[in-house]
Amino acid sequence: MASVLRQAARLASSRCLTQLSAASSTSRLGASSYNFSPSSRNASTSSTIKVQLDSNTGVAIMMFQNPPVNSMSLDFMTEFVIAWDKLELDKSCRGIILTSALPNVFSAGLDIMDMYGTTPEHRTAFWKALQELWLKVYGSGKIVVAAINGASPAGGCLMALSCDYRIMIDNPKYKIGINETKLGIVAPFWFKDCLENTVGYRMSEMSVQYGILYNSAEALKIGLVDQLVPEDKLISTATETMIKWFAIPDYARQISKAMVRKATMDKMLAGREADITNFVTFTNKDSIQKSLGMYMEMLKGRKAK
Ligand SMILES: CCCCC/C=C/C(=O)SCCNC(=O)CCNC(=O)[C@H](O)C(C)(C)COP(=O)(O)OP(=O)(O)OC[C@H]1O[C@@H](n2cnc3c(N)ncnc32)[C@H](O)[C@@H]1OP(=O)(O)O
Repeated sequence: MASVLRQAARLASSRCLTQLSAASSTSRLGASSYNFSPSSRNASTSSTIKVQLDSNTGVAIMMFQNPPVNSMSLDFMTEFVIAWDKLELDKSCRGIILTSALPNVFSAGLDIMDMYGTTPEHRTAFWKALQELWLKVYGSGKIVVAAINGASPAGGCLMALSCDYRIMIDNPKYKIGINETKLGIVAPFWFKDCLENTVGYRMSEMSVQYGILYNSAEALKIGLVDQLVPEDKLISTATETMIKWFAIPDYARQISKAMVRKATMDKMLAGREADITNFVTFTNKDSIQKSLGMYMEMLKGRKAK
């Protein structure tokens, strides 16, 4: 319990004191096309991460803008963490909405080109950056809502699973899931843990083995996402949801969040070094490099057709 309280105290240090006016904020931030309110300011310093922070409401919208598919490259994840740290320190920010600035894709997951044909040193830095990103988002004291506006496979799904609430566009063409086995690779234990914590043991057992990508209705049915909305209501619903969460006193919510997530975070932290070694050793294998290469060819070939 003492360590939960310590973790919560750390999380609480990031909370902000913004008082929220729900009525005014929903009317101002209800735009689907990122129609930002006058009190919203651009808080971006990065080319691939766009941040719009409304200091009246305390809601920040963090948009991924890494064309063509928001793949999570080393550069992207480094920029993500810099932008994230800035928001964590900003007392006027109470909650963060994660979404994509690109059409049809939330995130294509890890950048395969960072794993394929790269040096062990590069892959070590790449995996460390992913661990860092996950620890920040999953362990955040802020309220984090995923506004999933397109495909969200593998690492993209992990990003969504690390949030407190997931809202997805109601469209069967958008798929989400932990599909790594379909690529001939294996998701690490903490991807699986996040999935299991969300959809339960049996569903994750099936899901990770088959590498299932669920369409939006299926994702809602198994609890992988919490809510479906029409495309033009995505950001307004995410903002309204955030405002409902703001009604809960931060300190109590943060202690509760830390308590629920502690075991998963501690497990990852304890296995962090081994997890890096596993990843680098695994991706050194000729068979895995071959699988990654074939998958990239398949993606490019599909496009050519
Ligand atoms: C080894 C242990 C690691 C375990 C953990 C691994 C986690 C991961 O996240 S692995 C990555 C898993 N990701 C996927 O399986 C998604 C693959 N991509 C897609 O399914 C689709 O691209 C899409 C649904 C996300 C978008 O489809 P669409 O809009 O039709 O775009 P294209 O397929 O034409 O792709 C455009 C462009 O982007 C390249 N690309 C796509 N995904 C990735 C990626 N994850 N990494 C790097 N590059 C990617 C694709 O090859 C195209 O490139 P160009 O042909 O050069 O334009």
